[in-house]
Amino acid sequence: MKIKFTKMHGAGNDFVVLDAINQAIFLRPDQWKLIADRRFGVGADQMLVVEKAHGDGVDFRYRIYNADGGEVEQCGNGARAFVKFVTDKGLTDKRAIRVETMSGIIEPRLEEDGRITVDMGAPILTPAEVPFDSASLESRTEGQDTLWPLDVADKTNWISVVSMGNPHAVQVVTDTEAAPVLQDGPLIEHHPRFPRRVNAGFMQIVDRHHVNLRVYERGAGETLACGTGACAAVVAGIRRGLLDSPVAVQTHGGVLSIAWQGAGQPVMMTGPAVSVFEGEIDLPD
Ligand SMILES: N[C@H](CCC[C@H](N)C(=O)O)C(=O)O
Repeated sequence: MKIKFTKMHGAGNDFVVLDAINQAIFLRPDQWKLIADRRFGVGADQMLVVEKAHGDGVDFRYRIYNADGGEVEQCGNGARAFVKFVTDKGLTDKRAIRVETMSGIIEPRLEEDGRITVDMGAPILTPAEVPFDSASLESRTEGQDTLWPLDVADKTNWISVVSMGNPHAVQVVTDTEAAPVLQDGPLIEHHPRFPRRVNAGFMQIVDRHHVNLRVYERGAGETLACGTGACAAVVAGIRRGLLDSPVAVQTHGGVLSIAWQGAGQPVMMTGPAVSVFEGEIDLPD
């Protein structure tokens, strides 16, 4: 079957975006995985699907599939690409839209300077809701944050657990470039204490308004940027008393600006979204 797509990225986190309003999109996990394959397919960290909204007061529905073919709850960089896509395609004339996702409603807004700001909703901080199995672990408190000891290979990593609709394990490291992201990332992603796996964030504190961040993403491996990962990292850093809002998050793919006013408040993420090319893939049935 032939499927039209737009290749996009948000700070180097790259996407294949599909319009499921004007074409029928019902694919199996193996087909999603093939689209994401960087040699046998188009290549992407995630696939984003634009659908008609189901609920009232919502403009669109947004579904997200990781490169491993699994559907997931949220994608921050993807939300920025989403609003650029529906605007460029004339699917809306609004600059601020309400988008229904598997984990709730987010509100991306196209700014005058072309960047996009997204209300990502409030973080979820209860371990069981991340979900994270903290049974029999001795946590420690830092500021308002709870840190958990996670055995990874031959060491213990002290992590914050935060959900932005999708699960994140955030640790502070002294130097992101020296951090064992590719070695520890998959071990954290598949750690048995994360029943739905997890995105593993490695954050270096530069100063109270600047961090470096690398994320080994669930279902995609290390990406050049992770929007929800940047949100989760800043929430953890503010709760630990290490950061003050807003925070510039330097990733390998670019800078994301994250603002958060504290528990129960939404995390606001601002960053770029770029359309790279249009294409059509001939997908085997
Ligand atoms: N790998 C993530 C989904 C994509 C998130 C990321 N690309 C972002 O920008 O938030 C997960 O499995 O939860």
